[in-house]
Amino acid sequence: MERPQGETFPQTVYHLKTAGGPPAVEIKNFNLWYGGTAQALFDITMSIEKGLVTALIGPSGCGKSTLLRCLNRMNDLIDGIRIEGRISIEGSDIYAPGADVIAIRKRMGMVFQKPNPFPMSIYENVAYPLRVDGIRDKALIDATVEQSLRGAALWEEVKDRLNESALGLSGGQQQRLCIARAIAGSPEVLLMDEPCSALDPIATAKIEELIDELRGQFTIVIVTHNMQQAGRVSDNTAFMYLGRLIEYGETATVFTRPLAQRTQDYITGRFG
Ligand SMILES: Nc1ncnc2c1ncn2[C@@H]1O[C@H](COP(=O)(O)OP(=O)(O)OP(=O)(O)O)[C@@H](O)[C@H]1O
Repeated sequence: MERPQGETFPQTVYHLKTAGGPPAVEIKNFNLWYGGTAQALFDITMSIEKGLVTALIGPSGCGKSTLLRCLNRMNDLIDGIRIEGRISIEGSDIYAPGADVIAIRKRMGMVFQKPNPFPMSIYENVAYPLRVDGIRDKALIDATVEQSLRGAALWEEVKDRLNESALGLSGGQQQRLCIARAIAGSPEVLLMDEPCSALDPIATAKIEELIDELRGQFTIVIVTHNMQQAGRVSDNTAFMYLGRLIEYGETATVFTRPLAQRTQDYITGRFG
């Protein structure tokens, strides 16, 4: 990552809204390198509050997606990656030797930029995490599919066509289906990487409403380019710049009275 000459990085400024209990995720002194020398994350320390929505914002290439992908060890799939530091979910270190990566990914549901329904029916998409778990009980699967589709605000639109291909849904419906599939696996945390970037404004508004409805039931971490969206949906916002966590605090404060000069410069459009 390029670092402008002479640039210095003061300590992260914190002013979090806390949820009261222990955090869902704790990240401590976390560093990541792609391929030996290209450091993408620098000494990130932050806690993600349980049941709240946390937004990761910052200019392109600042490490938002990299950090998000560390939370379910998706970066493990990239050759030559090296990490230092610790990430724990509900107290257990997900990078500890012998940690069960499949179990970790189940605890951290993921929704990607582009909706990625499987080429199967609407019903089977949502039933998928249960089938992978070896669940055969039809009544239980039916109930979970309905509950998850209701949870993702899609049930009314698809209840009469559950056996039709998911690929026939609109982009916004497909994204809500992917959220239903993620919910059906009963994750503790939902990770969303720019979930609205491929959607039109109406579909985007529906996903934002949905995030609001899911608040409290799940801990949500959302990467977004869209500052208005971060302002609308999140409780806490983490502003990242060149792989550093510059400011992490209550969203309303980050957007109206940020405590770090660099955050101020970014939200007022001085760079980005
Ligand atoms: N697979 C990879 N291999 C090597 N370098 C990578 C890889 N993925 C990301 N990077 C680098 O890591 C840095 C952070 O990238 P990342 O995608 O996490 O940023 P971002 O803030 O999510 O950007 P954007 O908003 O553009 O998606 C960038 O310099 C990027 O080039």
